[in-house]
Amino acid sequence: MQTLIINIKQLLQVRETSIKKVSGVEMANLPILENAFLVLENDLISDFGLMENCPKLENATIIDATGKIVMPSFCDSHTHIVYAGNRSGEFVDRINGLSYEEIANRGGGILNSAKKLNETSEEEIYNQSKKRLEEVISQGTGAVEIKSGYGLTVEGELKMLRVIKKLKENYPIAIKSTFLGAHAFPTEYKENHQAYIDLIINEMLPKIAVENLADYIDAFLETGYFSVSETIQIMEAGKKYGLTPKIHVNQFTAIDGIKACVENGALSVDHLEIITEEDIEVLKGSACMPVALPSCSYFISIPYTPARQMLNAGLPLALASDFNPGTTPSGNMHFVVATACIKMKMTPEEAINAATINGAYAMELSDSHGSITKGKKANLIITKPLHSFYEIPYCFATNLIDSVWLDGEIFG
Ligand SMILES: N=CN[C@@H](CCC(=O)O)C(=O)O
Ligand SMILES: [Zn+2]
Repeated sequence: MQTLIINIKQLLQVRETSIKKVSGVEMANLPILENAFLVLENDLISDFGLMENCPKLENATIIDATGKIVMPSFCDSHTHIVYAGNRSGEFVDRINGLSYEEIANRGGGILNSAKKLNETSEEEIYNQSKKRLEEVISQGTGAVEIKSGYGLTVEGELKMLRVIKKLKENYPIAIKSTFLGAHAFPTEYKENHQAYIDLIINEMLPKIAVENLADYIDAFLETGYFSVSETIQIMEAGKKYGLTPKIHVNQFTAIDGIKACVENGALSVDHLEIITEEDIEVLKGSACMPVALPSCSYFISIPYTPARQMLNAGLPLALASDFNPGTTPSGNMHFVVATACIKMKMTPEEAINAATINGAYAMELSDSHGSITKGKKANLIITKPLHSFYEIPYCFATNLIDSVWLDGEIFG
């Protein structure tokens, strides 16, 4: 099957040769073709160029994109889409003055979601989660990472990971699965952290490996959650099963966690709302992708990841949604890009690089996703008519999407 998209006003993120990621000043460069065509061959991008060189393809389906912008789908490298119920009650508690920490200390937060998840059947969790996955696809996401971490029991964690596996099987979107058993300590292990860590290492990980349920391992490295040494144990254990670390770190406090993540070969470090000069030094020259989650900062009113400071230091940066029931009940990557521009002072070029090619890198998908490159997946967003792509972050709350494409076909 061949599709020819013609008269594209702006074709964004055009890369002749595949790149892995962009860093520092390179992030200000978003390669664009004005008045372009794009050819899709089955599930892949096969050609692109200026309209003056547009080929005549007798058998192709023609899509006229006059006035519209075409870009690669968003690559959302950090979500918790699989969960049960919601935490709208805690949302109102926060409006009434409680902090995220105070709610967690009262047994709310992650433990609240864990209780709901363990009381809900696998089928029901799948049905709730697939609606969220369909929603983010319709909002332009074309590759996504999904974490466990609301089970916190052997059965609960396996249940979540099996739901992720089923989503992988049933949807034409690239999904990476991350085991986050180390998301919080269940109440019964509050005074005996090592026993829970042993449960993760000796019972959860071997079972996950047998069923091949995870690509990565994660932990919530944070004051009051997993300490640096506890997270090191988790990372080392995961690596024995081939699971590369992708770690929640520096959300509320900086406790030298980033150094441990880099030393343990983490693919990404995520959150980074609080970051020190030393942390930035450690990231320089490493292969670890820093990931910012601005919708989380927005929703729970915490600082934004200091993008400018990090880009000025030459670091790359990816943007992801953090879709979860507690701190970010949204997976809308358009809002993420807009918020990065408005609140983190990223330029539209930087934000789109961060939400496409760098997001792909943080899921080891840059060879197949994240740019308009021949041979990459035909996963695209076609916008409604716009004057320029600057309107993508500018119109932060307007649905600008005309159609989304996965594997060369319109989704939905
Ligand atoms: N911070 C840790 N984990 C999630 C929130 C989890 C929750 O509150 O349910 C996050 O990335 O923000
Ligand atoms: Zn998260």
